[in-house]
Amino acid sequence: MSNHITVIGAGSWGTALSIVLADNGHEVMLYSHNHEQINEINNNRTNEKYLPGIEIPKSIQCTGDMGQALEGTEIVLLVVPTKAIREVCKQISTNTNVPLTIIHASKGIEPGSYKRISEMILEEIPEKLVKDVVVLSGPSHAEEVSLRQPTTITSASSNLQAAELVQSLFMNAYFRVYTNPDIVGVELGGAIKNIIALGAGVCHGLGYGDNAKAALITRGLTEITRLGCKMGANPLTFAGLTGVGDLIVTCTSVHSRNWRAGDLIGKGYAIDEVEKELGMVVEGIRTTEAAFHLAQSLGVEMPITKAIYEVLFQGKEVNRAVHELMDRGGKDEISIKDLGLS
Ligand SMILES: NC(=O)C1=CN([C@@H]2O[C@H](COP(=O)(O)OP(=O)(O)OC[C@H]3O[C@@H](n4cnc5c(N)ncnc54)[C@H](OP(=O)(O)O)[C@@H]3O)[C@@H](O)[C@H]2O)C=CC1
Ligand SMILES: O=C(CO)COP(=O)(O)O
Repeated sequence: MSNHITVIGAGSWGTALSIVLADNGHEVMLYSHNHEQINEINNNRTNEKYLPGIEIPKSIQCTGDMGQALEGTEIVLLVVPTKAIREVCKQISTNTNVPLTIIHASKGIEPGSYKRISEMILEEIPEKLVKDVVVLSGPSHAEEVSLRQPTTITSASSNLQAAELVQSLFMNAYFRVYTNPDIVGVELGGAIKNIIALGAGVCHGLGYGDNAKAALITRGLTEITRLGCKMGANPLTFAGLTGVGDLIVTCTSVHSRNWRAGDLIGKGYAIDEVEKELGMVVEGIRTTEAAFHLAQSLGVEMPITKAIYEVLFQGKEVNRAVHELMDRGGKDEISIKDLGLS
């Protein structure tokens, strides 16, 4: 069945997910706040800044008018950086009176409030306008999805029917979607792997090899699991696509903006130069700030996150941060307390 779906955010990921929906026969209305980009998508069928060389299918239309974007739609996909989520939710609230299935594909935690994205959505959009909230997350670089390369991802919602609806909207021969009821675990895994990817990039920038990368991925997974379990997530979620899967794809790929940002930091770039240099959102920076304080407030030990926080926000020299991480006292590798079991 063909649906009318509104996608908010015309960056790399919003455009790539629009292409998946268009390939599945849906009509996509893409919202962008950039007038040049709207013309480029509608007239040239390209989005050169965010997805160079990719042809945008004709069934994707782009608009800068939120009222027009939401006309006749009951399904909205949010794909803007975490810091823009509240603003676009406010715009949605004033431009529709129809209850919506709201899917989000963004990965972050808000500094200050420590809120996950689904929590921000529910705070900003009145209850009567929210039918369901579904998270779409997993190991999925926009660059590869837009080339129709095999990708697996998770659709998470507390309402299984809503997760299955989203699964059916996106599933096709190159895009395989699994459902998961654990919205907390899926959102945390997707957000915090960006911190670990920054660390993997830093190690590469410093000239370290695969041993350091493997250490970060596995010990990063341990601290994500520790935090997640404290927050009520299912530990098995972190062994899945949105845990270890997204860690692998982000910590080992030059497509990752977080990895590339870390690489530049390891090579000596100043933090504020890095996002400018990449020209796209590096979610891990703000999420490091949020996760560091969240972990402290919950009494959860997250040594890698702490080290990256000290480098990003307290000016600690990267070599010293690595030395301090390696020089901690010895401990057991596996602790059942990490899984919320005592
Ligand atoms: N890229 C990827 O492969 C993946 C990304 N994600 C996640 O998706 C989210 C978006 O990432 P991505 O698309 O890559 O980021 P990009 O930096 O590629 O693009 C972000 C887009 O959001 C737009 N935007 C920013 N603020 C607003 C606003 N207030 N209203 C409307 N549009 C806005 C930007 O517009 P402009 O630049 O014109 O201001 C830009 O088009 C992030 O949370 C990311 O972690 C998840 C999985 C894969
Ligand atoms: O989340 C991603 C892949 O799953 C993309 O990561 P980056 O934001 O680091 O590019």
